[in-house]
Amino acid sequence: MLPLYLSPLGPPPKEDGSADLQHVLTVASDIGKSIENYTVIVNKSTVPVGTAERVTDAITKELKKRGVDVEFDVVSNPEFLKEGDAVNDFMKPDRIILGIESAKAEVYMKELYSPFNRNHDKVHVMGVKDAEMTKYAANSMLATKISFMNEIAGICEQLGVDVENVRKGIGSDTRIGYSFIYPGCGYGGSCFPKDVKALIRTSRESGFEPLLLDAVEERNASQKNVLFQKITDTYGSDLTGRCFGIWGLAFKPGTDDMREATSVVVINSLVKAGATVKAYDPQAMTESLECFDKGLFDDKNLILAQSQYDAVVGADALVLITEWKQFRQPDYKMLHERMNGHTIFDGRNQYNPEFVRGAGFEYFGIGR
Ligand SMILES: NC(=O)c1ccc[n+]([C@@H]2O[C@H](COP(=O)([O-])OP(=O)(O)OC[C@H]3O[C@@H](n4cnc5c(N)ncnc54)[C@H](O)[C@@H]3O)[C@@H](O)[C@H]2O)c1
Ligand SMILES: O=c1ccn([C@@H]2O[C@H](COP(=O)(O)OP(=O)(O)O[C@H]3O[C@H](CO)[C@@H](O)[C@H](O)[C@H]3O)[C@@H](O)[C@H]2O)c(=O)[nH]1
Repeated sequence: MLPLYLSPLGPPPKEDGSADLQHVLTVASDIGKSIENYTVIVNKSTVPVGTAERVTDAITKELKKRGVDVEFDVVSNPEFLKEGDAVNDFMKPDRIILGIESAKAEVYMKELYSPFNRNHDKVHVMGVKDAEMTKYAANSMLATKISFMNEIAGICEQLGVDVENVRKGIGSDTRIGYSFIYPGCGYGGSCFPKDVKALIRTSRESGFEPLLLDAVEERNASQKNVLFQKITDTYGSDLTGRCFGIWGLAFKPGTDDMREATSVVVINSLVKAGATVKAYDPQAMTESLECFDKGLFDDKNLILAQSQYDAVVGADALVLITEWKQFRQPDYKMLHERMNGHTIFDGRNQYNPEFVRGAGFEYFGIGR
């Protein structure tokens, strides 16, 4: 048996954006209290640069208290899986990052990953701090691509350009690529928002001003308001008596996770402006009960619909927030019959504007 201890804890973000390492350090202390023989402590969490050193200190402290001298190594092995595709990402990783300072630990880690590393060598061995930083840099790079495209979308909209054509046009350049350049109503989830904020914090603490990362974060916060902005531009700021059907609550398709989901921002803004909201999501209905003030449900300002078509009954407009496959090709005739007004706000550019307009709807996308 390999002498490994894998830690996939979720250090929650503190109010200032930094990662709260309390749980990670508690677990480190627990390990220090219990290990008897050589152990490799593998950190799979996304944690700030320098955490492995703090984990080492916490374990050493406990070993000293016990008066024992047990050999151990701390390895940084960040996880790159995506929600909704986790098993596939884990079984077929693009790369395996190993932040290791000891040859002994490297042998064990390579053995651990050997079943996932047969086709070609995907292992990159580097310093522990380098590995910790690699995870933040990867997520921040992806978030930057999205915020960049959302910024381009905003400019396109002003100029009467269709950002979807621009997306395909630039994606075909292999240096840019097609992935993570879909404009939309903002990125959410448990990783990008938290990790960009944490890297901003780390950077500032280190004395380096993170100008670009600040902008990535600011663009995303603003992007989550774009749909509400388009709605109030259409109906005015007082939405009393208006009803909106929302398709999609999860932060992305394929999960019921609503952490940092754009739906929460949009729905709270709509209700605050006086509107009633009917929402439907294929997986996140139960989760959504925890994500809004109970009063919204009690006062029937927010109603959870039985189906995607129930959500639009009597609605002034349909607002698409999460691009689940089942929302891709709606029955426009049924929508037309059930809705009160005939407008679609497409937060993920899922629909062909000409087709939607041809079906008798007013269409608003992102950057087109
Ligand atoms: N969610 C993802 O897709 C994903 C992908 C890659 C990396 N990560 C990183 O992995 C880490 C975990 O993320 P998550 O989304 O799974 O978080 P999560 O909050 O869903 O899960 C964290 C788990 O840790 C447990 N835990 C907390 N304190 C503990 C303690 N003291 N002892 C034992 N268990 C404890 C919690 O009960 C929970 O089950 C984070 O650092 C995150 O950035 C997440
Ligand atoms: O072109 C794009 C791609 C994604 N998104 C949004 O970006 C967010 C994140 O999407 P995704 O990356 O698919 O989800 P996560 O499960 O959060 O995965 C990210 O975060 C994980 C946790 O760190 C990493 O392990 C993964 O590699 C990284 O992709 C979602 O709100 C998407 O809607 C866009 O707006 N446009």
